[in-house]
Amino acid sequence: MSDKALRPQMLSEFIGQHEARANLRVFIESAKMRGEAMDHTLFYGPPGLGKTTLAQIMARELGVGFRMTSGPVLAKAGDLAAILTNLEARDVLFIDEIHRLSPVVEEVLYPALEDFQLDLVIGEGPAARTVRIELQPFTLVGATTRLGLLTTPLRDRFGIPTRLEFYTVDELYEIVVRNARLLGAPAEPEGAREIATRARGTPRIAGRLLRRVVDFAIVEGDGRVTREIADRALNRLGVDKLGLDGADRRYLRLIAESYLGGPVGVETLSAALSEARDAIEEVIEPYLLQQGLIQRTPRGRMLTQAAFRHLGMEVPKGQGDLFG
Ligand SMILES: Nc1ncnc2c1ncn2[C@@H]1O[C@H](COP(=O)(O)OP(=O)(O)OP(=O)(O)O)[C@@H](O)[C@H]1O
Repeated sequence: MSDKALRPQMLSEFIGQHEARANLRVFIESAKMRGEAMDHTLFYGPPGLGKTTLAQIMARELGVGFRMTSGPVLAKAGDLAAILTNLEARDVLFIDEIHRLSPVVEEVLYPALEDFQLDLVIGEGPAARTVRIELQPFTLVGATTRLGLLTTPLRDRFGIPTRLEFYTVDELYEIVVRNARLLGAPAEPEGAREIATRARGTPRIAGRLLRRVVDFAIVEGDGRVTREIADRALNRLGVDKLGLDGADRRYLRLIAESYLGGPVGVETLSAALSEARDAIEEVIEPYLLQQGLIQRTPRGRMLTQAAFRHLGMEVPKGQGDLFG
């Protein structure tokens, strides 16, 4: 069964993100009662928290069409114009990685968002002229892992900016139980809880870990997802008790061993780990920050005492004073 089949279809099936969900419910209802396109909405937060899923749910709840594209795919103004002119009234257009839109495409987007108009330049040189095309009113749903990389004018055009948070273990537990049921995999509560605890606060990771644990349960157990099978499978996959994987631990160990706990700049870490800076900032660091394992300071990243303890290392002398 694909991930698509596991996606919740309606707001009521979506687990967690209570605040975002409660607000969206109001804005969706209001748009429906007014018979207008819902205001443009921006979802931001780490990958795998359900931005795409929520955008699809919005379209379904509004009873309108859903079109999906992404910032890097829209290379030319014409690419965006082709999509916008094909939208029907009140449709949802989802643009993933919206921080990666090119400046020319962004320019075309502004009047489309504000007045549902397109100003296109046709031809070149002295013969060039601008034509104005009226669009159907639509809802743009943007998604980004990097709010800070959005230009201010673009950011300001979203009436509903919504931050998605990491999920609690209880919420992830519910998601694992739901997915196990949909996959037809018998999961014991203790087995599901083990996966939820080690899913890095992220439903997408919970889903992936569940599938791998089911593989182990089938081949090495009696098919049931028990706590023992889950623990053994997750250890074999290199996922530790906090849910950190190999890349997370390499990051922490580098700061601990080579920089005595920091501070160290992200560029230095990127070079030493051979990881793109974006991947470090978007994927690795948010969860470590949320877990209180690192701190971001003006001089760079620093490990906390909890991180040293988690690595089973002594806190270097002097560090204790810093962290209290
Ligand atoms: N809040 C949720 N409640 C129930 N199931 C969820 C929830 N979020 C995600 N899922 C499940 O997790 C799977 C993976 O989610 P997925 O990674 O596709 O989210 P996403 O919307 O693509 O994330 P993003 O766009 O933020 O990167 C979904 O197919 C679904 O099974």
